[in-house]
Amino acid sequence: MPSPVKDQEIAAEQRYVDVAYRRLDEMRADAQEMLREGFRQSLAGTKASLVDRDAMVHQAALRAQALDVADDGLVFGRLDLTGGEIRYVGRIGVRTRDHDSLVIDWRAPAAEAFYRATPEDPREVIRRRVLHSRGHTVIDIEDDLLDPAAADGLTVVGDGAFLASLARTREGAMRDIVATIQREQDEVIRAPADGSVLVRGGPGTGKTAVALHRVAYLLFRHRRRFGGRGVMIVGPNRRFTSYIERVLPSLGEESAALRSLGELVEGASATAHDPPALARVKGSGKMARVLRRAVADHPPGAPDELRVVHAGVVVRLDRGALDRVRREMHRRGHGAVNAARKRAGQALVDALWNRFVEIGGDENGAVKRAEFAANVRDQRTFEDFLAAWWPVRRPAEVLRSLGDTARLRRAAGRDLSRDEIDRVAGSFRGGEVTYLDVALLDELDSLLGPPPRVARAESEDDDPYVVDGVNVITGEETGEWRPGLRELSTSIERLERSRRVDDGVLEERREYAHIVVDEAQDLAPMQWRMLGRRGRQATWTVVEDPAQSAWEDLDAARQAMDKALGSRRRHEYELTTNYRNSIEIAAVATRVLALAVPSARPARAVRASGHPPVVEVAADPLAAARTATEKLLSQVEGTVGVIVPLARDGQADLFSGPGWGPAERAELAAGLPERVQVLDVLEAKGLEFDAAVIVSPETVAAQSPRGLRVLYVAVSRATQRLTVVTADPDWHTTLTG
Ligand SMILES: Nc1ncnc2c1ncn2[C@@H]1O[C@H](COP(=O)(O)OP(=O)(O)OP(=O)(O)O)[C@@H](O)[C@H]1O
Repeated sequence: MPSPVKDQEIAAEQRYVDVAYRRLDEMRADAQEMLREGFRQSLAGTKASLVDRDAMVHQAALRAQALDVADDGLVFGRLDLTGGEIRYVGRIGVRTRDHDSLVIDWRAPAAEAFYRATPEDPREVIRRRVLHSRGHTVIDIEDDLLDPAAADGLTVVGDGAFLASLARTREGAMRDIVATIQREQDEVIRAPADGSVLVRGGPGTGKTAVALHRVAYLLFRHRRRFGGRGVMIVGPNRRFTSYIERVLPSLGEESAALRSLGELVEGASATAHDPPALARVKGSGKMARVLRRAVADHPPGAPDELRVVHAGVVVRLDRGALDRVRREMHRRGHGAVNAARKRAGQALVDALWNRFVEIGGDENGAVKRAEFAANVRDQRTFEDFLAAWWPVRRPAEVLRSLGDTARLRRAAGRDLSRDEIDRVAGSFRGGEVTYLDVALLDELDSLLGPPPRVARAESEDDDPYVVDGVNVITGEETGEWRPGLRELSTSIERLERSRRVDDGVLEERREYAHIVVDEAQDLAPMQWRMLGRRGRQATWTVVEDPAQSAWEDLDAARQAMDKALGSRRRHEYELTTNYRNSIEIAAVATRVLALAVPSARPARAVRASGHPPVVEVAADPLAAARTATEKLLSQVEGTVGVIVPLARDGQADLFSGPGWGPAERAELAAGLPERVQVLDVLEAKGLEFDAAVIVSPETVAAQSPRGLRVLYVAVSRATQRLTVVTADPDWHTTLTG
């Protein structure tokens, strides 16, 4: 219903918003001018100006970027406070040339009341107004009256547009929620920065959204501490990271590193999950001991005998003697196997000397030990032997070598059973790198350490601190500067380049000031160890839903998490409202939850769609899924997820029906538009679709000991419509009640 009062209010807000946009344009012009000034200074070419230029260019570029991002929906809130003060809240802070506030940044303390005020605790807010805009145009407003007694003369308009905004069509990527952050979410976002934050909540309660907004908040309030790539966000897989990757840039933050658990190690990229039974072994903490023993073992192809000649005497160390030297080396040195070759050489010389004395080579005490050592070291055979006996080892090569069952058995000690050894060794012989392999590679990397440094000739290209012939730290001139030859590059870029290791591979920065872990309930102990190494001094934001965990031994994972997070203060929160699922879909998810985790409390869904989920019983699940997908495509405008069981490699005898490998998935997707995604239950973690088809819940539930929890993840992905296709009539009853 058009309402003249509301139209007048919208027109008034539009006038204010127009003023803010005019000022934003001026601020952008200023930022561009600053950039130009940075370039001009670079032409002046004095030493001091180079440093100034770097700082100026960097700041101006960041500023220009933030101002651009804020352009869409710049102002989204207004507070009318007791005492007559009016505050506008928006994506960034905007001030007039005289420094009067036009818009307050949503992350600033003065904006907190916008998210926290309630009728019970109004915090001096009489009226809270949400402005809905498209581009620069205000299209709707929505008011909340928090203190009716003080509302004299204030107009109040609104028709529940907030709930409607939650039902918007999904475009396949997550969006920011700055305009509609809820109080319990805001408490997490603005939690103190002094410790770690642990957030629990059911599906769709905004855990991911909140974690990302917390990053934006921390970078805004504590840029010095967390800025400069000091924040890493870790998600379960690449599909998930690409789903959330637009949120931070839309908040003006490009500086956090976003990684999936499969790509934390340089040079390795996971493409597969281990089957559940194997994952339990490969992810468990005992693998740390196994790998420690593996790197201490005789490397494949290493020689079994060392012979040197001194003063006409042949001195020999056999395999037993060599193994003793190796064991002693590993007993003493930790975390730097590759760097220890020199010390290993020393230990061998010592052992050779002892042997020399033992066999009577030094009959009359005339041979000097130092002479002996120098002579042995000079012998080419010794250097060749050392290189082969203590080779520089790479994590991937060590892991592959454990595909040899006998070798893995030696490393396993009593930690793995015979059957586990066979299966784990088999997995290392397979071609694909799995998510857990990445954690094992990282463990190996930390045991092996970098190869010994090769001395390199110093040149400007190698020194990140040298910009155009001047060391930006010391001011020292290191060479001739030829202006114009080199394009503008900042010392930030030079520092990036400094992360090169000797073989020319860009090395990932290993330590962060803050680490965000999403879907943390699924992390295995070995993965926590991998993350812990990247955040030894870090504070953390960890979000999880234990009821969605596919991991069997949650206690062991918990201990590994505690170790990674360290002894810092912890702030714990729970999110209780489900913003994703319609009430109808949430009811189905709640039924699965009651089976999976009877003691769990479901989150409260708030939005009815009027579309009850459909459960179809069909003998041919593939054909039925295809038909259901086509139907959903005609019912929703946005994304449709078709969620199938895990591929059934090696379990052919356990389940009847299709194997859900690449062939079946391709058949399901053939000829359908891009807004349809076919994915397995593990890939579906954390994602969201307008509509979802869940295929064969009976298979998903039976595929692993935690199958029901995995099914719970699957049925909680859709916002509007859900269809379940099953061959088992009992599941119809289970899901529909
Ligand atoms: N305050 C809010 N306003 C508008 N939308 C919201 C709000 N909070 C969450 N949402 C939306 O609800 C959906 C679910 O959020 P999110 O994916 O963060 O939940 P989650 O708790 O991480 O879910 P899961 O455990 O299933 O991964 C997203 O589309 C998100 O944008």
